[in-house]
Amino acid sequence: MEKLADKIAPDPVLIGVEAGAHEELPEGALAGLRDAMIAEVSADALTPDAAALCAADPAMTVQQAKVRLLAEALFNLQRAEGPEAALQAARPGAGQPMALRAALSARTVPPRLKDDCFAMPQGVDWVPVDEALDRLRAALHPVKPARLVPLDQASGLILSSDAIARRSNPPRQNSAVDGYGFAHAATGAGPQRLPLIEGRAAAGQPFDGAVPAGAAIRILTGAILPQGVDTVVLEEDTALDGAAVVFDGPVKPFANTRKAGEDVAEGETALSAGHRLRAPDLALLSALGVAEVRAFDRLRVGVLSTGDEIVASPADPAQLHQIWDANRPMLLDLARSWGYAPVDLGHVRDDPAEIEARLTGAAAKVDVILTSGGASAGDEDHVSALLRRKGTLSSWRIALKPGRPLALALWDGVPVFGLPGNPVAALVCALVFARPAFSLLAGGGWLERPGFDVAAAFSKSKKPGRREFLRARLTPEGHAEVFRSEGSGRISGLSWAEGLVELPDEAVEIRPGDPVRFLPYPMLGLT
Ligand SMILES: Nc1nc2c(c(=O)[nH]1)N[C@H]1C(S)=C(S)[C@@H](COP(=O)(O)OP(=O)(O)OC[C@H]3O[C@@H](n4cnc5c(N)ncnc54)[C@H](O)[C@@H]3O)O[C@H]1N2
Ligand code: MOO
Repeated sequence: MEKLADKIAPDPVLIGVEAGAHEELPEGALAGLRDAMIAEVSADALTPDAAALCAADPAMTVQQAKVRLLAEALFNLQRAEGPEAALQAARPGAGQPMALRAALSARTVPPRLKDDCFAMPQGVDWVPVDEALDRLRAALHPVKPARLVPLDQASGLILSSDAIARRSNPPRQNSAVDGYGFAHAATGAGPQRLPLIEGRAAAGQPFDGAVPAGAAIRILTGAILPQGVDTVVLEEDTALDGAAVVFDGPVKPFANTRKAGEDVAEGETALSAGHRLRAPDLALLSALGVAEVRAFDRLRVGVLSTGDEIVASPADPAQLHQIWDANRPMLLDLARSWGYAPVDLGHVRDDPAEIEARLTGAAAKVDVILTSGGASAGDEDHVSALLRRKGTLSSWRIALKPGRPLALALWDGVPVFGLPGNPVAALVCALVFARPAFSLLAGGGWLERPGFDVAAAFSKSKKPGRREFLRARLTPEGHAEVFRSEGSGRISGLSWAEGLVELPDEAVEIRPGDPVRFLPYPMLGLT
């Protein structure tokens, strides 16, 4: 095996950067790369990423950046599909452009999570919420491969590289209004009378000629300013007098015009890696000529309910000792509203063999598993027992109400979040722990818990030693009222609420009017 650095040398940028990761590329895989790059193979597809690399390292040329990106793509292809695929992609010949393109869109395979990533040090009993979150954050990293995605398929995906403007917006100085354009220098204070020249400038129909100083031209919104025009007067502020336009001066220089690149300049980072694409982002990237983005594949979230008492669907009959599954539809919808792909893993009875088989099947098709029920240590708490036997479980006893037990484990390398069975506890744990953790796994980075202070519309004496979340909503005055019961099986309160009130770990005495932290559901991604 030859080193990539030698193959593409003399290219100092590559030495060291790729030395570690790319040494294992098969002999010959990189042979035609440099020529291919000189022929600008895949040049367009690479431009945004290459520009991002160059922005981060001013010493790097665009060409070097493109070579480096292709080398990475080949390496990823090799990891995903083997050395022959990498060799094939790099082999000079008629098929090379397509093959290199395929290599670029091939999966970049992230490293696996460590088996002991959720381990809690010996002797730790109650873990404060903030510490539990710090531990989760340290244990996890993005698990999804990234690839090039056409913009029209990218809604909701998370960028894995910065999206760079291919062109400025607006590309040229243009008019912000319908009116008349002229050179500012030829105008002054008081009544102005400028002869109109033949023709007009419209968006999509630029005026090719020049406008002489002291003359004006009809111009429409979005039209590029013709040569000789730097200022536009609004149509409503003018009158026509035969073949001249009349208005009151002075008009400010550059009035009613938009500077080239005043919105975004070519080469600027329009959106940073880690950003999740929403409707306005699609508008922005389209406006900047970005037809493809590099984005992580969507995180697949499996949701499994456990318990002998659970009946999977409310359409099925349930006896009095049975309950309909409330957590699974809630958690599946939560995964969807967070922008992930929900995968319904159904319901499984309290039978270790069945749970084991279901988890094993699930681990092959999802990136993370949410279970509910059986998370504590009772006789029938099979999820914890099973995960413990597999050797990768950490039962975290969190100083939190509701939601004390949280079981974290890896099953065949896939993280399992074992939520408590009580629906209120399941939702609170999902919002507090799964939301930031999933975002990290998906490539969106860790998410802080957003919220703001409002006046309390309730009284409460809170004990020390644990964080508490209350189901809450705002009164018409904007004060936080809380649900009448704190019982963690009272599902109606979740539905009544429009968010949560978060109370600190310490003891607090709350009186009406005191500030409390309110976390609206939509800010937690629950829509
Ligand atoms: N001796 C102790 N008992 C309990 C403790 C404890 O620390 N010591 N903790 C309590 C708390 S707090 C919670 S929360 C629950 C958590 O228990 P599990 O996660 O083991 O959950 P289960 O016992 O299976 O279920 C609890 C409760 O939730 C209902 N449930 C379960 N799944 C669903 C579902 N999919 N939809 C609707 N409801 C569901 C289940 O029927 C139970 O009523 O443990 C306490 N006990
Ligand atoms: O997690 Mo339990 O439901 O705290 O009450």
